[in-house]
Amino acid sequence: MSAIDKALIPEALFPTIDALCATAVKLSAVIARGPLGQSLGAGVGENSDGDQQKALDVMADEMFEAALRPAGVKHYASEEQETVLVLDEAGAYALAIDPLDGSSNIDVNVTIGTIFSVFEAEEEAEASFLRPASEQIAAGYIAYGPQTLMAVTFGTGTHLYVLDPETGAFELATGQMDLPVAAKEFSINASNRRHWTLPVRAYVEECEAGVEGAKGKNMNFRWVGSLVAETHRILTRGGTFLYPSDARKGYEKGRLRMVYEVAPMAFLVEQAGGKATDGKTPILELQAGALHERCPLVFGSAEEVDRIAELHG
Ligand SMILES: O=P(O)(O)OC[C@H]1O[C@](O)(COP(=O)(O)O)[C@@H](O)[C@@H]1O
Ligand SMILES: [Mg+2]
Ligand SMILES: [Mg+2]
Repeated sequence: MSAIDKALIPEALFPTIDALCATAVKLSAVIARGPLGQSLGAGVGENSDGDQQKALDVMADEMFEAALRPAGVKHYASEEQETVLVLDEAGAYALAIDPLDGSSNIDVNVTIGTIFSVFEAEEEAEASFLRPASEQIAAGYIAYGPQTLMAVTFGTGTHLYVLDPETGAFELATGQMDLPVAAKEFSINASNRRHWTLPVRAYVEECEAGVEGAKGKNMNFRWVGSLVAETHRILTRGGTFLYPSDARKGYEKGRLRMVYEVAPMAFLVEQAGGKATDGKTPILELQAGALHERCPLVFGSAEEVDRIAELHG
């Protein structure tokens, strides 16, 4: 039995998407057991980027790698692996993955996720991923929250599937997600305020000024600490998200990784009618110079992203 309704999925990509969804069904069951199972949030090492790896980061990576091996994937690039793995020389696709996003939320029962991006595979492993984000042929995230769900794009809109506990499969819920043009909420890690650049500071001050300020409307603030949860909220009811570069050492390009966080979210957001930039340039025009390279990310409602770009001059 398939793990996802075939509707809207290009035939050639179906085995890959089905393998991702079958793994998400299993992962969702592990996550749902939480503290009844093994400790998912325990530290087990460091990844190539120096981030602490938790047990669930490693488990999720192993599960996706194993499931994707017989599913048409030639090159596999993961947040948890230093280099690109060759899964199947004959595979047509290159798949980049953040197997478990939002890992600081694992132990506190707050939404976490998986993010993926798909390209046609090139001959050489890294070349499959170090190319313009506009060359992605699919991208998506799976959110493990009150519902387990997947937002996915194949370049013709962003579609929403929900894991139906009754059928055990992802069922199509919304054929075309529509990100509102105007926003009432903004998201940024405000604890970094003292490190921000002037344009970021100016934007946040405009939001905080509310109805008395230039915006002429009140804005609410949200910060979950899970990019997947934040993106899902914004795709659903609008808003803006910023993880900009700041003055901290190591944050010259923000925190999020281009290949398996920034590029796929940008593709999903643009296909839903929103915008995604590094502050100035559309993310889809950019490309990573190294597999784990970071990239500042600003996305959300078109009006707000345009205003942020204006402030960046
Ligand atoms: O620690 P901060 O500044 O709140 O950063 C939160 C961001 O870091 C991330 O957790 C990074 O992802 P990982 O959990 O995959 O490393 C994003 O999901 C989130 O947007
Ligand atoms: Mg992540
Ligand atoms: Mg991760």
